[in-house]
Amino acid sequence: MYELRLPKGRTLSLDKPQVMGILNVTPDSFSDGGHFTHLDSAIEQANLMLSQGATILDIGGESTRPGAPDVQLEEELQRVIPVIQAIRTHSNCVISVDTSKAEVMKQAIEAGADIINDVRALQEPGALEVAAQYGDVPICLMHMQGQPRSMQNNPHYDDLFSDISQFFEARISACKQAGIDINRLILDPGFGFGKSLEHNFQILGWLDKFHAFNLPILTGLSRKSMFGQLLTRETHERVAASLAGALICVQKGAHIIRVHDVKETSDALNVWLASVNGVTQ
Ligand SMILES: Nc1nc2[nH]c(SCCc3ccc(S(N)(=O)=O)cc3)nc2c(=O)[nH]1
Repeated sequence: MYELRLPKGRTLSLDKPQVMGILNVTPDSFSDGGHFTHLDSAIEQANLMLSQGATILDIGGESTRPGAPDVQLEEELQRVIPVIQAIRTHSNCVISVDTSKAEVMKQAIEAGADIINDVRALQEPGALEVAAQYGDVPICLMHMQGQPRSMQNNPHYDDLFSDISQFFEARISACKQAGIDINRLILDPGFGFGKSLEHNFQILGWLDKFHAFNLPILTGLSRKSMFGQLLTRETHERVAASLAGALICVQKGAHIIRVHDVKETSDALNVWLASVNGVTQ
């Protein structure tokens, strides 16, 4: 039902759920222990995820996990731009840049990134203006309450679903005013970004309600604390829970699933697809 228009005349159909592989190039990547800080291991990981079924690679240079400090512009650029350039020389795959900084967005797109994935939903200075300059770059607007440093200190909502919906309305309207075509937008409720355990599971249960916006939905719950708290599991022990979460998301109509465990998630989604579309011989 949705097809994302991308730079260089490419498109990405969202008729079936797409797996977005996480390529963290932050030293303390919350879940892969920062193994991919140097270039060739990042490229190796990228190629592995593509071979395992990822159709989008999400590259982020700022750790936005709870308590994470701000990253300086130069540092973020040095982490992200070389990786995008290197991957782009090897592959025509879809690359999203996970950043909130306008200058990183600009240089990432110039280096070959296709999608802006902004956990701050274009609220940082200059972000709307930069995004408006690249009409064929989709934009993921994610909901976050507060900032990573303090967002998990007792998150509270008067009405969770309406608070998130109102946030989406406001950001969509800001994008329209900046001259950004609404058809470029993707919405993401932001699991773990200013949400308690209860909030996260309420959002998961209500995920299909976000279809009211008639925009693609992206979710990123892979290995997050909602599973650790529910099941008392360390980060690397949360794969089964993450697969369950991914399946619930696609059952509820999510279009893009942002994950660490690409192979396992691709297999799980293919099982789901077979149950919906039958087994194509
Ligand atoms: N669109 C989109 N982009 C994302 N980028 C990230 S980085 C993960 C940061 C983090 C790690 C761990 C926890 S926790 N305390 O819940 O385990 C929260 C946030 N995530 C997302 C997401 O979801 N969507």
